[in-house]
Amino acid sequence: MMTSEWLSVLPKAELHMHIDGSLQAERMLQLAKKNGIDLPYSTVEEVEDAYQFKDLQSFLDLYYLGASVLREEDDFYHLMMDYLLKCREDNIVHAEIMVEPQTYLANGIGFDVFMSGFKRAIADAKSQWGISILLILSLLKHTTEDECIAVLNMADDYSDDFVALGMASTEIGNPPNKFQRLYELGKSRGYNLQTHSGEEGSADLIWGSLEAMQVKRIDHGVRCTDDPLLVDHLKNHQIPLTVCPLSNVRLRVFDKIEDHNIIDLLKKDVLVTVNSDDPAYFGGFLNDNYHALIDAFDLDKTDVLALVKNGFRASYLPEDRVQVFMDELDRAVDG
Ligand SMILES: Nc1ncnc2[nH]cnc12
Ligand SMILES: [Zn+2]
Repeated sequence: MMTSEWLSVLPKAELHMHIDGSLQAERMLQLAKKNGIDLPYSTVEEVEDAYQFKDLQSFLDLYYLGASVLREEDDFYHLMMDYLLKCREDNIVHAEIMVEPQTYLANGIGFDVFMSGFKRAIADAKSQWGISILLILSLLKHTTEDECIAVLNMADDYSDDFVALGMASTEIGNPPNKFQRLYELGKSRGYNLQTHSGEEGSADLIWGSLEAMQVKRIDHGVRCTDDPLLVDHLKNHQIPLTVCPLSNVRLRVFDKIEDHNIIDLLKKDVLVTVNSDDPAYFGGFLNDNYHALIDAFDLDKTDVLALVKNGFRASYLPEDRVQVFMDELDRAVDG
């Protein structure tokens, strides 16, 4: 039987985590009080009771409400530091974290405020225990392409801080061709390109994301199994899917973890990775997602190791840095 200690010893990467999705109930209530923001809950239990979602949209409504408590530089520092401390606990040595400026800009908070809070926390974590962090500029599909382009332009002052351009939020009703120009601009700026796709939406939307948005990495993508030709394409081109098992169950993409298709995809040599998405909302950080899969599918160490290795292979790290982490992983397994 595989122990929690064995999983903890493995250095891991996390590639799909929205920083606002790591806002834990206690921190949310503390910041709401400090900043004078009215929330419909006053205890941790009330917050957690509210987290019963019937679909993606019912979650997004609470997710944006939660993020509205973030106002000052220090708030962003604490949000990031809380997550980085969880990384240390879960032995995440490399994380690619989604930042969604539009959520903050809507509350009148500028890039200078949230970016300096985030960067200060990352610098502290790097100097205190050492961790590798990349940030992803994540724009929101429910907004217009012009709004997204305006934010892409604002991010020019921070282009060294963002490794990729991505999109999240409501995919149904906001198809890939809506954002073709945005992605052409993102590509010309030198960003890696990714997007949420095929979470609730059909395999057609994944094809559209690959073609109209020219993305090289897909967040979720689990609906690909509706189209065997698409699964072949993802496998042949080794296009990574950043999969979030507990999220998919909580947002009713799958009824239960045993119905999840990540292990089928792994066995078909699709480059699938394990991630937490919005860990504070979905009842688990990265190791909890691995444990849920281990229990449901009775995974052995070889399967788990394959998933962990995929996390580094699918990252935006340069090849030599990936190799350093692979060597570290091999030493952890042997030791
Ligand atoms: N799972 C998810 N799907 C789409 N947008 C999101 N924003 C945060 N989490 C998300
Ligand atoms: Zn997501």
